[in-house]
Amino acid sequence: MKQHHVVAAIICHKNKYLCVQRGENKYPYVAFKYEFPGGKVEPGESNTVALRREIHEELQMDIQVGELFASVYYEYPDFAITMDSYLCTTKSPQLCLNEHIAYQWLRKEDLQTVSWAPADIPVVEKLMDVQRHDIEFTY
Ligand SMILES: Nc1nc2c([nH]c(=O)n2[C@H]2C[C@H](O)[C@@H](COP(=O)(O)OP(=O)(O)OP(=O)(O)O)O2)c(=O)[nH]1
Repeated sequence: MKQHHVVAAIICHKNKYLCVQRGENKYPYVAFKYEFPGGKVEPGESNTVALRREIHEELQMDIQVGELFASVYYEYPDFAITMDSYLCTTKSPQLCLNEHIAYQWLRKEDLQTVSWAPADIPVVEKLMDVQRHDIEFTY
């Protein structure tokens, strides 16, 4: 099965997370699903360089790439991905949708109001879990 190495940016701005929606796709299981922006790492590229390049191409946005948050391996019917997701920030939330059909800035507790690509579900659950721990530690 074809394997892809994908990087994804979990971009946080003012306590909201950028979620972007894919359009029509030859693979129905990812069509119109929400995902974290990013894409395939090219040969010889580091994860950070690939992520900044993809976010420029897709959103015309500058990001600061922070720590690795989660690595997920997921087998779709036609290919498999290893997806490394990074916690990122941006100084400006302005963006231009070059490849996606919609976007939403969502609070952690609202992340499950959209339909995610299957590979992203464990990442979203982990993000929401971090929120619960934050609350436990704060109060
Ligand atoms: N960027 C991104 N891709 C994801 C996520 N979740 C997920 O399953 N994927 C899948 C969808 C794609 O098949 C693959 C990423 O490839 P890509 O964004 O370069 O897009 P693509 O295959 O549609 O496009 P192409 O470059 O082959 O033309 O990983 C996610 O959160 N972000």
